[in-house]
Amino acid sequence: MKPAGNSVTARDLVVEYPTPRGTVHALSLDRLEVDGGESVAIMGPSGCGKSTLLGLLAGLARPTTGTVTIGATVISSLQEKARIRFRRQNMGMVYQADNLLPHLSVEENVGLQLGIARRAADADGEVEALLQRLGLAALRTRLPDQLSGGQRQRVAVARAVIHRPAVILADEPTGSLDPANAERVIDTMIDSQRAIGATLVLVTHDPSIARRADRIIELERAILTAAAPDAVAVPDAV
Ligand SMILES: Nc1ncnc2c1ncn2[C@@H]1O[C@H](COP(=O)(O)OP(=O)(O)OP(=O)(O)O)[C@@H](O)[C@H]1O
Repeated sequence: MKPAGNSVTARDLVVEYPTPRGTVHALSLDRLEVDGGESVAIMGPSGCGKSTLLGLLAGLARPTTGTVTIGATVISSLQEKARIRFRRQNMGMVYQADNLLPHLSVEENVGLQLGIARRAADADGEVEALLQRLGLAALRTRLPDQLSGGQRQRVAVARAVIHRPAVILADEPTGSLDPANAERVIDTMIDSQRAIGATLVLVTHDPSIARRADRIIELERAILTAAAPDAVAVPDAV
């Protein structure tokens, strides 16, 4: 299924940070195109700009130059308030750390996301149904510190998809898990992505996780600092 409205496109992206030692070129990327409903894994050496790219796709930051478009919305042109609103309603994010709120139960952590996305009608029913589907219902009243690392990360996936986002962005979601738990988390993520027809962009260092996506994109090192002029920038990463 390729629903309209949730394609991810980036063009001519450059991210630079001024630092006391000179300008850091964090990312240089000519073109990225992900179809609506597609899953893509982004791989590449440490420091090549994978997290920076994900932050731009999420609308957490704007590029120094270039554009990011989600569906029909050029999010890189939105002012901060509009970007935050767009992100809350349309994006689901998963990080290496689960970032669950420690004083809230599993169902409260997941339910909170619905409220934030302002789609709170029948929140309890929606949360319950999702936890059932993901095999997490028995854990719904537990606090995060009463869960294993793998369980916490599956709850983080539930929280990322409960509001049926157009796009799921995941930054090393299995990075702190053993292979068996990593497998369960990626299963949960890809099952959920397909169930809601979302687009998935996943950053990982793990080839076996990357292979679960429809397509793998290798991002090459694109860093050039004034302090290290011998470092070579390699654009045209995709
Ligand atoms: N706020 C910042 N100020 C200066 N440099 C930054 C900033 N944020 C990131 N960088 C630099 O930009 C480059 C890209 O960082 P990024 O975190 O995107 O890489 P990555 O590919 O995700 O790395 P890793 O695989 O190690 O997580 C790095 O060299 C990093 O040091």
